[in-house]
Amino acid sequence: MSIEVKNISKTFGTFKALNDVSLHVNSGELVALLGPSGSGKTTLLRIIAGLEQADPEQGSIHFHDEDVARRHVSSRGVGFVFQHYALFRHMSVFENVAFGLRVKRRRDRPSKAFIRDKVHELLKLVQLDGLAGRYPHQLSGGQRQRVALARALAVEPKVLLLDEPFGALDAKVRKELRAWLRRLHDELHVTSVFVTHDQDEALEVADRVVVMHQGKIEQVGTPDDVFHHPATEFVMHFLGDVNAFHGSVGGGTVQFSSLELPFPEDRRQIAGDARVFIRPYDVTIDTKTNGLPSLEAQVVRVHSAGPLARVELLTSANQRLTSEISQERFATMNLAAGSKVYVRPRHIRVFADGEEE
Ligand SMILES: Nc1ncnc2c1ncn2[C@@H]1O[C@H](COP(=O)(O)OP(=O)(O)OP(=O)(O)O)[C@@H](O)[C@H]1O
Repeated sequence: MSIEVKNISKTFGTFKALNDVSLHVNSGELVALLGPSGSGKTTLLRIIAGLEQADPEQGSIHFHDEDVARRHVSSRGVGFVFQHYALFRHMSVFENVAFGLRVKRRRDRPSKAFIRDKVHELLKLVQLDGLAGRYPHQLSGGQRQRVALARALAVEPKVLLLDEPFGALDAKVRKELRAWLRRLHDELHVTSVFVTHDQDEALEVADRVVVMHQGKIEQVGTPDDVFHHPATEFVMHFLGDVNAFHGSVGGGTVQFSSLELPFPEDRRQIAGDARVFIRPYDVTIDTKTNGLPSLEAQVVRVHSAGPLARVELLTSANQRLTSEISQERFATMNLAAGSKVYVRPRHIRVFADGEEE
């Protein structure tokens, strides 16, 4: 079931929470809505669900070919999982998962035997088959979210909507559950949209990522696209740490700090004032100058407890800069606070100053 959102806006009082948003989700796709707090992710999800109405007289929402804008939430065939999805406390895991099937109208309601088999099949899928008789308070947070997911899937939704489903869990459990959600999606292929403000979660789990900012979509693309080819400064900043410089472009070069690097004119035709961005892992460090254009800098601080060593630097022009280098390289360099080094960007990204592409 594909989802087509066209030109949707949503105003609360005078505040525009969504501003002319359009999005296509392919059938069977897992899409992440990613953005900072207040960017409109939840509002968009709730409008897709039918829990919230978009501003009238403009825009449309289609599931496959059907206009669902006026359809009630209960008949949109949507399953939900929320961050604090309250399971029914007085019901066992089995009863929670069976709930959606048991409350169907009599003529649609499956037989008891069917429900029993279905619930056990789902509990197996979410790896909780042994816990059918437990009550929510006897489960861990991660187990509860898996029950919530099994419960959402029980009624075979055409579309699954998840709002920060793992938001309340600790980092390690989140990581396990996101890998698990991806595997589950690969098995079921239910068209799914999930909201997160955690870029790692979006990049790891989703087929495509929708980056939102101030009620608008900044970029839609595969995790690779949005990470390696950010369309705007905002996306560049949001998807990881970045070193930012003011600079200028002209005559086939870009200048920033005391560096001048080749910058072939491209289709974006940036000229004049520019902003230059370098990811920390694209900043190389040498202890001697080797003839290549580089900036002189001093090490301010080193954090080496991680997969990469992180080196905080201050250039001779008093600019702060962060570099991330492999532990192997770090081990050969003997760096400490105060060391004098030469830094060189391996890859830069340039945006025209003040305007986003
Ligand atoms: N019912 C409402 N009444 C008034 N303002 C609202 C309402 N719901 C949301 N908003 C506002 O709309 C904006 C977008 O909210 P939304 O919940 O969609 O953001 P979000 O990206 O999901 O943020 P978060 O990650 O914090 O949940 C926010 O500024 C919020 O304050």
